[in-house]
Amino acid sequence: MGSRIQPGGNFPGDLPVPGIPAQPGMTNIDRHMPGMLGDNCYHKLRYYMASCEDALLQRQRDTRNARTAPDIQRRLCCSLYFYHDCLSKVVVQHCRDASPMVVNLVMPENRRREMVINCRTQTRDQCNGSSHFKSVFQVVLNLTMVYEDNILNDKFEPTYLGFDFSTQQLKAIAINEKLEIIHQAAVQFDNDLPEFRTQGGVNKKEGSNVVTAPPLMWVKALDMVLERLKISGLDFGTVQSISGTGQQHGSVYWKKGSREKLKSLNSAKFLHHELQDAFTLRDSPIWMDSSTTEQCQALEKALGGPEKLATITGSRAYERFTGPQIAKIAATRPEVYNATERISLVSSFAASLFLGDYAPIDLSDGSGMNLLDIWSGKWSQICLDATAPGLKSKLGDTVVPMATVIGPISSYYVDRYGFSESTSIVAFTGDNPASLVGLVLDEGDIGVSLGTSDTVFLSLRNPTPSVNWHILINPINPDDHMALLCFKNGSLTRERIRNETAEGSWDIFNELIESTPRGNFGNIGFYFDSTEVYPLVKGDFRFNKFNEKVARLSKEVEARAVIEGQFLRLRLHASSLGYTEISDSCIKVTGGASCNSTFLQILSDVFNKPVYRQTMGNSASFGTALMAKYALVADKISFKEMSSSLEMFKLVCKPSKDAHGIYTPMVERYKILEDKIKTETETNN
Ligand SMILES: Nc1ncnc2c1ncn2[C@@H]1O[C@H](COP(=O)(O)OP(=O)(O)O)[C@@H](O)[C@H]1O
Ligand SMILES: O=C(CO)[C@@H](O)[C@H](O)COP(=O)(O)O
Repeated sequence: MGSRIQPGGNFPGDLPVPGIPAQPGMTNIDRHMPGMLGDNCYHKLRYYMASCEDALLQRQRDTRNARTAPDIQRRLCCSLYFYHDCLSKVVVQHCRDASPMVVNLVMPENRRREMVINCRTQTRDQCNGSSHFKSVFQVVLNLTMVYEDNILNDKFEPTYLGFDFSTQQLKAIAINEKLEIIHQAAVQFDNDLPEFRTQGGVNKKEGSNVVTAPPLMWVKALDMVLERLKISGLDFGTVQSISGTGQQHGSVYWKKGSREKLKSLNSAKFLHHELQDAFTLRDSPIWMDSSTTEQCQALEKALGGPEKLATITGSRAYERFTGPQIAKIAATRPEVYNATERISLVSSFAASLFLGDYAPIDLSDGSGMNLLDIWSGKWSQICLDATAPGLKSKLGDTVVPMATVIGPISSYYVDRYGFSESTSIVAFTGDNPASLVGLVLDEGDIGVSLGTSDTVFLSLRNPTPSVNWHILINPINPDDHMALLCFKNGSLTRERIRNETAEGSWDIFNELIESTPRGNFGNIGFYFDSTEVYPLVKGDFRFNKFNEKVARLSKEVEARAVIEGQFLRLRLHASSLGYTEISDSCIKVTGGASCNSTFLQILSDVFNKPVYRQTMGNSASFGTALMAKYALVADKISFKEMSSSLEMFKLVCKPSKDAHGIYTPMVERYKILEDKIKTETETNN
């Protein structure tokens, strides 16, 4: 078989197609991606592809037996689909790094054209009823059309990419010059990467407060999301800059030697193959972890108390903050700490993957570590010393503002995906600062994110540090600040109560809620699946209108109680940030649960404010796509000027007339009950 293909000779697949001149031996790999697969793989491919061609020819000959023109058409298309199927197998077998994109590039150009022109209406399913392959073949058509549109016709539209490495998924958004979203893709960790056995994107250690996620899962998700973006039609060659965000506080531990590895990534291999040995900790501690109470107490003591620590770093010590997490590893696993060359936040870890080098931590995400002086924008030596030995060199000396170009993209992405060498990487930040950017918050507006966590945030000019909330450096203007409140038990708790009361359906859950009145007959519920950030309590607590504990509530009342309880908590604690009912500000809402209008009506009623929803999808990834663009023009225009053309909010709810009368007294009751639960828990411990 091998003798049939001579080096430089004709490729047997290049049969004449009516109306299209044959281009012997010419695949897109030859033309556009020389060396993409590596020489060995490429030569083996050309050798074995001959048998696919044989099968195709045989199938094409068999079409003679067809009786009608549509049947001939169907068979011809099916033969091409099977040909593609065969190529996929060869690529998988001989190249290891197989993907629909590679297969499509391997396919001779005349065959691809044949498929595009003749098989637009003929799906793979019509060949053998298998839906498994449908997406693959749609992909081929998609890619080919993109190729036809963008490469052959030479259209060029600059794009900017934003990635959100959040708790449950990796999301990506591409915007154009007009800041319109033109492509989106996502990888859900539980469903798309089941081999990591996460639930809600995390692993919880039974019987403890330890919560982790494997960094290799995030790396593999990046491999996948890039493929999905490609499939969605994004031409990576148009990307001018990339930024991104990560769930806050989580930390990644790079093994000694990983910097060299990052600098010399082999573009013929998947990133997750390349980085499988790059980490000293296989499981990274993340923001849901609350196993570091001891380290928090030690840090506050070393600094002279929680207020003193909050005055320097913007927050008292919190279990999920990176400083206490590092302190725990240094104390309990010194061998891991000593073998670690660099500690990244999830955000700077993700930026490092694109940069091909260790990326600096940015000022806003760095403010969530209990290690950064939020006034000078530099590491606080006293905090570093109280945390772990030699920490500064492991974190990297410099901390940068978000709108900073930190370098060009690694050649890995140029060679593997066709990014331009001049694509800039812009510092990545935390998901909440990025949401502040993506929501383009006006002075006084309140941002609410209903994601895995529930958070409230706002921009602040002259903040006063407090032990009750977090102050972070503002991602848009590093001279300003932002305030943040975070509650751990958000969407996953809502999902649990939905599953218990409404057969796992949001529609039924909403119907249950709507069958009960505002104020829920005076019942109030607290639902803490994991130990909450404040109060440090776990468990369910239900109270009737007399503030008496009750064991259970009816399904309808329970459904409303979880949502009202969560939003009362947000309002109570937001009032310490300066929220008042009187101002004419509004709430801008984002996060996965913000699509639920029943929830948003309750949010609007509890806060007695109009609620606007972001229409640009996920605000964190959108915010970083904006930052990716802004970093390239920041010396010419302000962020406000750049984003002034955006019309991205829709008024979804106005407060009901009776909302103030119902919820203002209820917030007061919520506070009394929260204090009661807190005191009881402390007494019992
Ligand atoms: N229709 C809906 N109603 C309420 N919640 C929803 C709905 N659709 C999705 N969600 C919630 O959105 C959550 C994911 O939110 P998201 O902001 O994407 O999470 P993260 O960014 O933390 O990974 C899911 O856990 C789910 O409970
Ligand atoms: O810990 C915090 C903020 O302090 C969380 O808000 C994390 O940043 C995770 O965010 P989501 O995945 O819920 O968006």
